[in-house]
Amino acid sequence: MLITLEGIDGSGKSTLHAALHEALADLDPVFTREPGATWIGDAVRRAVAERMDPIAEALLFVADHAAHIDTVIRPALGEGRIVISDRYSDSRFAYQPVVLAGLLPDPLGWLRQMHDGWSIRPGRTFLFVLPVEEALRRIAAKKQEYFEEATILEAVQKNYLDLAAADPSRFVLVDALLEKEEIFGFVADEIRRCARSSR
Ligand SMILES: Nc1ncnc2c1ncn2[C@@H]1O[C@H](COP(=O)(O)OP(=O)(O)O)[C@@H](O)[C@H]1O
Ligand SMILES: Cc1cn([C@H]2C[C@H](O)[C@@H](COP(=O)(O)OP(=O)(O)O)O2)c(=O)[nH]c1=O
Repeated sequence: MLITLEGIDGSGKSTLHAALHEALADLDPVFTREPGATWIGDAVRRAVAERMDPIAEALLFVADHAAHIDTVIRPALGEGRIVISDRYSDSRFAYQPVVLAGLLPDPLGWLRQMHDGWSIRPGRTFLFVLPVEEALRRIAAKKQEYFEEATILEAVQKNYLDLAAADPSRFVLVDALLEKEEIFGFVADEIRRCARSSR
């Protein structure tokens, strides 16, 4: 079973991902992330840091995804493991249309088509939602990517909410303003429920 964690920068995904190691240790999940599960992730980070052409950047994110599926996700799912990925394809569908706007007639359609036929659909996606100002406050000390700017993150979060509204049986919305412990408990319980029902 494939579980993904999504949300704007600073929404608490990595903090939860780390906490789940302990909370779900008995299920022995595979913890992974995008970008960066393979060396292509280094190329992606360089492209983002250098603000490379948005089409080149999008293609690198997709290349990283393909390598991630091939080397980590498909083998783990084949062994019957639970896979928990910090970011996955919905990050592309939420972020890249914002930077590709005006460069292509239909950025989301283009991105979706690129994933069609080979990408693996997550069983559950936890979407962390919070006001953009709070997310920016949380990451103020370690601002890294050019995406971490209010107008971009507002548009990204709107795209995420549209994706969730279109696929309510997969998405679970998480109030990212809650206390960390409350979020950890809720998501861990939900993953256990999914694991039981997929057996
Ligand atoms: N529920 C929460 N309440 C308050 N602060 C949080 C919460 N979750 C995470 N944080 C803090 O917010 C910052 C960003 O969290 P992080 O997990 O790195 O976000 P992301 O991986 O989504 O970018 C970190 O300093 C983290 O300790
Ligand atoms: C996976 C992915 C990430 N991104 C962006 C989101 C982040 O700003 C940046 C790096 O991801 P990441 O290091 O996971 O950011 P954070 O931990 O701050 O949430 O890349 C995309 O634009 N498209 C993608 O497909």
